[in-house]
Amino acid sequence: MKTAEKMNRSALSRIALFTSGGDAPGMNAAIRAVTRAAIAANLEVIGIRRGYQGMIEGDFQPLYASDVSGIIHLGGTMLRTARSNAFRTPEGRSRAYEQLKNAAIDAVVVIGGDGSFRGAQEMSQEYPVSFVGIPATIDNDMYGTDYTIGFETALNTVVEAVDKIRDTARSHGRIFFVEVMGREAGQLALHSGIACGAEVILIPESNAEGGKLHDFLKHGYKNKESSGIVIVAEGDESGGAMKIAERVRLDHPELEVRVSILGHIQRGGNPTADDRINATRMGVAAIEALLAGEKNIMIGIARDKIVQVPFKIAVKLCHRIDEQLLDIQRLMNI
Ligand SMILES: Nc1ncnc2c1ncn2[C@@H]1O[C@H](COP(=O)(O)OP(=O)(O)O)[C@@H](O)[C@H]1O
Ligand SMILES: O=P(O)(O)OC[C@H]1O[C@](O)(COP(=O)(O)O)[C@@H](O)[C@@H]1O
Ligand SMILES: [Mg+2]
Repeated sequence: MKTAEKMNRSALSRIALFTSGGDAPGMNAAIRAVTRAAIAANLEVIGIRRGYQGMIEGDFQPLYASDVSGIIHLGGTMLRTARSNAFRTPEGRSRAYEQLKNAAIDAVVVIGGDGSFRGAQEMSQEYPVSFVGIPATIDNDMYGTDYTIGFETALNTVVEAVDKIRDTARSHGRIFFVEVMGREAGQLALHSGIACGAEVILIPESNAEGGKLHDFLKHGYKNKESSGIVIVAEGDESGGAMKIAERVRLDHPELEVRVSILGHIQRGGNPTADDRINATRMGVAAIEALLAGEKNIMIGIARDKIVQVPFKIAVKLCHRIDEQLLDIQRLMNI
């Protein structure tokens, strides 16, 4: 059965959608896809502004097909986003449910990361609300999907920045500690490190790499005509690029060490083509899932196919680091 036919056979009449947690490039493409797929299925669409905080406060706006024109290429999120402490409390979730009920909302699409899905799962255990999630976070830390919206764009941003840092590092014969985002996840660090030919990559998922840094400083960095790039995930147990650099300066006063913390530039910018395409695929799949009566699942992409993963699995297990990539990284730095 074609998507449009499937879409006309549902009991749903009004859905809501919102973005939550850290913004990620491609969230707008997902908003557009969810809105238009829902309207194609004769559903009314309500946009909730500022994530769970807006749900609690009833900050709702109707969305029509024209409202999502001209946004597919924009970073950030037109619905804005938030981290809401109030939603973590039973009182907050109770107020949020009252708002959904008063607005006659049958089902909700949540576009966000692991925390956002934990919140949805929590609420769906307390109240009769059907949630379907679309994974959007530059951290790429969700289990069950190879891919989260925003990761690829952020990766390219990091690669572009580190390539520039390499130019100056090589010119001066310096070692740079470059900190990339990822509170608990080293995906961005690992992938960008490989793409930039980093000498060492420090990530929270593997503490074996600390020894590699030691070896590199002792033996690998031979003379001032070479340079060194050490990518540090902000969540690495060694305490971030600044702290590591301080220790290295004490142990190796002969080396010229600099630090660069890339920060929030990693979250902005126009989404790449793949981020836009995957956001669109997942947005349509989210509406199809709701129309089919699914709830409390995340839409994902695994081996380039759309998959559905129960929230409880997606948030409980983390996206494991590909050990082969770590091996490849070590091999490239013999
Ligand atoms: N265990 C939880 N219970 C209820 N709400 C939660 C829970 N975890 C996260 N949330 C809600 O989801 C929001 C987004 O989560 P956060 O971890 O900040 O971002 P992300 O979804 O990108 O991982 C939080 O600000 C909070 O409102
Ligand atoms: O912008 P904030 O609130 O300081 O958060 C920074 C964090 O958000 C992220 O960019 C994205 O994380 P989430 O997707 O879980 O929100 C992390 O990499 C980073 O640690
Ligand atoms: Mg998260």
